[in-house]
Amino acid sequence: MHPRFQSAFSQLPADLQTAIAPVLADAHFSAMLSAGQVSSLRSATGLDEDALAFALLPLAAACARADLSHFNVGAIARGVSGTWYFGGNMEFLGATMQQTVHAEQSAISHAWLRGEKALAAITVNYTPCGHCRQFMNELNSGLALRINLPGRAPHTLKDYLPDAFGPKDLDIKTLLMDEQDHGYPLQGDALTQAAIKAANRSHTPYSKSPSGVALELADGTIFSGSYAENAAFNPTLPPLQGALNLLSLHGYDYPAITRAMLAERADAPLIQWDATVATLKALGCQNIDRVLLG
Ligand SMILES: O=c1ccn([C@H]2C[C@H](O)[C@@H](CO)O2)c(=O)[nH]1
Ligand SMILES: [Zn+2]
Repeated sequence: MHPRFQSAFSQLPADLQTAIAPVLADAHFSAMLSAGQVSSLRSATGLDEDALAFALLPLAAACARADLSHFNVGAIARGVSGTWYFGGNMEFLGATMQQTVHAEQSAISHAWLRGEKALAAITVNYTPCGHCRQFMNELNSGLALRINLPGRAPHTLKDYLPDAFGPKDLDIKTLLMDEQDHGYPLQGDALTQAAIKAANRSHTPYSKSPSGVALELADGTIFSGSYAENAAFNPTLPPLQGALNLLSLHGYDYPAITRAMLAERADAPLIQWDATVATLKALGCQNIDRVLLG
């Protein structure tokens, strides 16, 4: 088991500990649970889905990288496929606060990048901040997304975001997690291709500046992240954050990154290059390249 889970694991109910121990055994556990695993955990514990998600939250919060605040937020995004995706907040020392990933964004980006088509619910250990409520309002689940918080009755995003501003106000009909393909041809090595594939899936209706980042690790693993824009612009999740989030959720640390690749258009109105390089340098990665889409 990855050491970050040890303390949270030891506080789980005994039946849940026994049932989930084999899943956590791999130090690079993917931080997601298939529908089959969820159903086995339910039979082992007798918990319904909502109660099981609450019981698992300490494990999601253990995925947080809150090196500045030491305030660990955990979220579990529950996909319509039945797969559950953990998320934890990420803070990057040496970068800016704007680079932070909230736990809700972490879980949602995780689900999206793993191919989930829509979310049914999200369970979080703290009340979602305004930025996260706005981020969630970009999703194709709309205001119907169920939000479960400890000690509260289940609500929907509509309850937490009354009088909402969103994609519709800007005449945008393609939503976050809708299938998208910007169609840029693949080129180059595996890392470059992964970055282009990530860019092709990016949600970028506002700037029309697709981008993706792929990170190669010392053991050869590649994690890639797609850019996820937001109608209110600031809650946007940059492509590097998507990739770093997957890397961290899989139990890797930043020094494992050997090479980074950003894919974007040279003539795009918004450019990721400088922010991507700045954040990666703060994490100790100097080997950064860019492939131009087109
Ligand atoms: O809804 C919220 C509110 C805050 N945080 C994180 C962001 C930052 O890392 C830390 C302190 O705000 O908690 C979340 O992940 N989700
Ligand atoms: Zn938030």
